[in-house]
Amino acid sequence: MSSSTLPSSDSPTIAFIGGGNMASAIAGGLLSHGLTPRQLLVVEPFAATREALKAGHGIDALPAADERLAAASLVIWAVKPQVFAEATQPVAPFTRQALHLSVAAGIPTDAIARWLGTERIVRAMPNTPALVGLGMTGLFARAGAQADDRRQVERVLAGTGQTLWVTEETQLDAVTALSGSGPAYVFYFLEAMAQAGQDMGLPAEQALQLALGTFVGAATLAQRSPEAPATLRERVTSKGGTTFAALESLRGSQVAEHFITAMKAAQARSAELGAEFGR
Ligand SMILES: NC(=O)C1=CN([C@@H]2O[C@H](COP(=O)(O)OP(=O)(O)OC[C@H]3O[C@@H](n4cnc5c(N)ncnc54)[C@H](OP(=O)(O)O)[C@@H]3O)[C@@H](O)[C@H]2O)C=CC1
Ligand SMILES: O=C(O)[C@@H]1CCC=N1
Repeated sequence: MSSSTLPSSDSPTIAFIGGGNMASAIAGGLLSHGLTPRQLLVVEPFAATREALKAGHGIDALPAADERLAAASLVIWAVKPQVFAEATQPVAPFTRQALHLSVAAGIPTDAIARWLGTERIVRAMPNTPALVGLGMTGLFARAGAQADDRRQVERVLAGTGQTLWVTEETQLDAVTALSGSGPAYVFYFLEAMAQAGQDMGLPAEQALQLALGTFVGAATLAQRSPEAPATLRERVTSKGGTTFAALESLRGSQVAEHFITAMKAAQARSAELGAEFGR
């Protein structure tokens, strides 16, 4: 593949190892940005997932690695951290010339370099809004990945949303806890708001619509406003009013402190996954 453009030939140039949620989200972004299904190849042992990739994206998936992988100039690792090491064995012989991009939580590039016998490695921590082109991906490049490699990763991920480079690999544990797992916290909060709406007498559908509209509106306001979230929050909070009552209750329950503790648990788990499965 040329280093300045996305692949234009019709042969597979990007291979995914693991064809689940994250591979599907990234592949969806690539296809909506001009790649054809024939330019993508997926290795995926689970037949139902292969069929879903064919039905959803028109992508052919292989049940196991074979020589067709040698046509890939970029290999995207989208397997669970627990199976990463064993998944590298059949793939490595075909992909030594490729750039490797791992989205696996925790697994350090030292381990990936050892397993694959290459230094051209970039680690990414994407999130599922990549499915709708609104993902947030943290990136870290190993020293063996050149400027061209970094640009190639940026171009490939452009269809999935925003990217951001970190300078220390350990910072990816924080990125994982914040934006990688982050959509789950948002959905959790959304569920709680919709449930409260129902408890207070609204129909389920209306409660969800109100909660969802509020999330999208508040996030868009925070993104477009030059003011900090704390200032925007104060604007909603009339003295002695309803928001004040709710925020006092949240403070009394130390919700912010509990939330920060929860995110640090995610960060610790990311580091732990690296230590456990990156040996
Ligand atoms: N989901 C998310 O929000 C995010 C996930 N990630 C990371 O992405 C990675 C994938 O997560 P996700 O997509 O959610 O997981 P999924 O379980 O949806 O996808 C992983 C896929 O890999 C397949 N697989 C298992 N073993 C192999 C193998 N040896 N070779 C090829 N494929 C194999 C699995 O098949 P089978 O089901 O049969 O085991 C499964 O279909 C993880 O490392 C995770 O940390 C990163 C950011 C966000
Ligand atoms: O839960 C996980 O381990 C993965 C990593 C970030 C989001 N999902």
